[in-house]
This record gives sequence, C-alpha cells and structure tokens, in this order.
Amino acid sequence: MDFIDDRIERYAFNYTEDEGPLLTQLKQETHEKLELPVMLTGRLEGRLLKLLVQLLQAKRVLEIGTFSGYSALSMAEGLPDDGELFTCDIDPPAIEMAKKYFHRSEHGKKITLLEGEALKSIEKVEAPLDMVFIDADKANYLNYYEAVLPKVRSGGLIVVDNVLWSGRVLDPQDESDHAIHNFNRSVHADDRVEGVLLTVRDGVFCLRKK
Ligand SMILES: C[S@@+](CC[C@H](N)C(=O)[O-])C[C@H]1O[C@@H](n2cnc3c(N)ncnc32)[C@H](O)[C@@H]1O
Repeated sequence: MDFIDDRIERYAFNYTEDEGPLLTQLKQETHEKLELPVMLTGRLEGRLLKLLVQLLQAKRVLEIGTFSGYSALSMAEGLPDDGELFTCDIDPPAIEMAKKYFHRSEHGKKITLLEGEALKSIEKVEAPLDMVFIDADKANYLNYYEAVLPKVRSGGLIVVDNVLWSGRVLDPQDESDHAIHNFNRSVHADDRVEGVLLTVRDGVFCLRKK
C-alpha cells in the first residue's frame, strides 16, 4: 500500500481528527501481537467511517472483517447510544483482542461480535441496515455484496475496503487481484447502486443503494 506519496499520506493523517488513546493503544498492541497488522484500517479511514456513520445518522451497521476491532470501534463512536453494530470474524487471536478492546471502550456496548464464517453471520443479522463495511477475504467480496444488499435500506451505504489493492487492479495477476477488479466492474455496472471509488488509503468504494 505504498502508491500514495508518504508525505501526502502523513499530511492527510496530521490534518485528520485524532483517534483517541484507546484506539492508539489498540493499534500498537495489534502491531506487537497479531500477524498482518497492516490489515488494520487506521486513523484516516477509521475517521472517514465514523464520519459516514454520523452523516447517515445510522443506527444499524454491519461490518464484515473485525480483525482486532479498530474499524468497528471507529464506527461505533459515530452511532447514537441506542445504535447497534454487528461485526464478524473467523480468526480467534484477532477476535480475542477485539473483545478486550470492546470491553474497555464506552462504545463497546453497541457492538455484537459474531464468530464464524461471514456468510453465515450475515444471515443472522436482520434488515434494515443503514451501512455495511466489507473488509474480509477478497475472493468473497461479490458474495458479501449480494448477501447484504437486500438488507440495506434505500439511501443506505455499502463501503468496501482495499478496492485498489495496492494498484494491482491495473494489471490483475492472481486470484485476489482478479476478484477485486471483477468486483469493481460489477458494482459499477449495477443499477441498484450509485458508487464513488475514493483513493483513500488502499481504495474505498462507497456504494449508495438507490
Ligand atoms: C482486513 S482484516 C479487517 C480489518 C478491520 N476491518 C480493521 O480495520 O481493523 C480482514 C479480516 O477478515 C477476516 N476474515 C477473512 N475471511 C473471513 C471469513 N470467511 N469470514 C469472516 N471473517 C473473515 C480475517 O480473519 C481478518 O481479521
């Protein structure tokens, strides 16, 4: 994820709202203890997710791919006290760390963590959803999109991470490259949504359900 100039990335980071001490600590512990800490969204995208939740005045949000809980806690911050965020993952060490931080956060009470395969977890979450954040295995992106779209209310948002895949979408080679490129093409041609592909971090597709 090094296709944006470091100085520009740092500048954007510095002029984005602070994430607060708990999320900074979560980020540090993720880097110390979990594999692939680069998967954590971080301050720039985390604050964007919180902003989107606030702008939508969302009350029900679903996340696919919790990891250590950074993006879940970021979005939960934007929810009202009676808001609900469902998030799911299959990786026990990541789930354990996420639970610890959900417990420590004042926003943790809004979060329900569903353990197991995402497609099974999606079935358990009832409509209507105001926003969905897709950030798990890339090969299943279209499956997740199709599974959540009927549950999203009209005017709601599906936000999809890593859609530029470090620039590899320009010349797809392996299975994940092709999966993401095909996902981008499919949703762009889908009349049920209107989309904007943001060049934030590794690419963030914002798809508004008509
Ligand atoms: C990119 S990370 C999520 C990062 C997280 N949103 C954040 O900002 O910190 C992707 C996560 O998806 C999870 N995952 C991968 N395949 C999955 C599946 N089939 N069902 C549920 N979770 C899955 C992985 O265990 C991993 O924790």
